[in-house]
Amino acid sequence: MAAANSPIHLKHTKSGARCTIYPYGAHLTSYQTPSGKELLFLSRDAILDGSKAIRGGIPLCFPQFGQPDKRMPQHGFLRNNYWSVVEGSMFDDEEGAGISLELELKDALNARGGKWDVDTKFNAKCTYTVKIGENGFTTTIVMENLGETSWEFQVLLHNYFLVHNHMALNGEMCHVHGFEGYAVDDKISGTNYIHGSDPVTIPENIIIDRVYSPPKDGAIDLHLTIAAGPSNNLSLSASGEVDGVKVPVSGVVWNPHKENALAMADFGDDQYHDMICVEPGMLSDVPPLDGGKKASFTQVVICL
Ligand SMILES: O=P(O)(O)OC[C@H]1O[C@H](O)[C@H](O)[C@@H](O)[C@@H]1O
Repeated sequence: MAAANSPIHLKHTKSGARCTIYPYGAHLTSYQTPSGKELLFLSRDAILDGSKAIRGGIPLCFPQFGQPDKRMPQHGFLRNNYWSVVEGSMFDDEEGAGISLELELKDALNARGGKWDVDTKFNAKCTYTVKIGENGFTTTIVMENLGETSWEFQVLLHNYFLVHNHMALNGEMCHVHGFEGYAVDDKISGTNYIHGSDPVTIPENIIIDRVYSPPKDGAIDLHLTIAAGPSNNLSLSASGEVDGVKVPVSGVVWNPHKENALAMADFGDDQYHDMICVEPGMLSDVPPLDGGKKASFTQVVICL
C-alpha cells in the first residue's frame, strides 16, 4: 500500500514542466521548468511523512498568518492535515497540467485551536488548485463558508524560492522589487516605516522578517519581480477577493539567517544561503466571509 503522504508527480506533456505535490498540506514542493530549472526550495531536512508541516515549497497559511490568536497554531491548520484529490480534477492539455485538492473542516484533525477548535460553530472547505506550464505555475486557494456563522480570516501562500549558487545574502544577486511605497512592519527591529525605491535584500547579519502592506489608496494586487541568484529571475503576481470584492494583497519577506537556521531541526544549518521566502497574502482589511460565500486568492509565478 502506498504511504499516506505519497507525493503526486505531475508532468505537462507538451512542455515537459513538472511539479510535485504532497497530500499532507496540499504542499507543492517542486516546480521544474522544461529545462529542469527548479524554482522552489525544499530543506534537505524537511519531514515528509506527515508528522510535521513540510519545510520548504509552499506551505498554506489559513485562517491565520503567524499567531495573532495564540490559542491556534502558528499559520493555522491547512499545512498540518491531509487533503484529498478532487475527483477528475487532474488535467494535462495544450496550455498546462494541474490538479485540485480539498480539505473540509470536519476532516482537519490536527492543529486546530481558538475559534477554530473542534467544537467551533464555523464550517469551511478549502480547495487548492495547482497549474503548471512552460514558464511557471499558478496556485489558487478558494475558501468557502459552509456554515451560517461568518468568520474572519487571513490567508497566505508561504513560498520558499530556491536561490541558485548559495547567493541569498548577496544583494546584487538576490532581491525583490515592487514594494515601493508599501508600509513595512519589521518584526525583527520592531519598527514601522514606508519602503522607498530600493530593492529589498536580505541583510548580511540578521534575520529578515517583514510584512509589506500596500498604500491605502494604492495597489490592490501585488506585482513583484524576484532575483533568486544568477539568471533566475521570477515575476510574482497575486490577487484576492472576498465574495466578489477585491482585497488588498500584502507580501512577507523572510529568511531565518544563521541563528534561526540552527534552531530549526528541519532546516539545514547553512541553507539560509539557498532560499528567500516571498509570501503573498490577504492579511489586513479582509472582510469577514459570510455563510454560503466564497473567497479566493491566486498567485502566478513566471520564470522571466
Ligand atoms: O517556522 P514556521 O512556523 O514555518 O514559520 C516560518 C516563518 O514564517 C513567516 O515567514 C513568518 O513571518 C516568520 O516569523 C516565521 O518564522
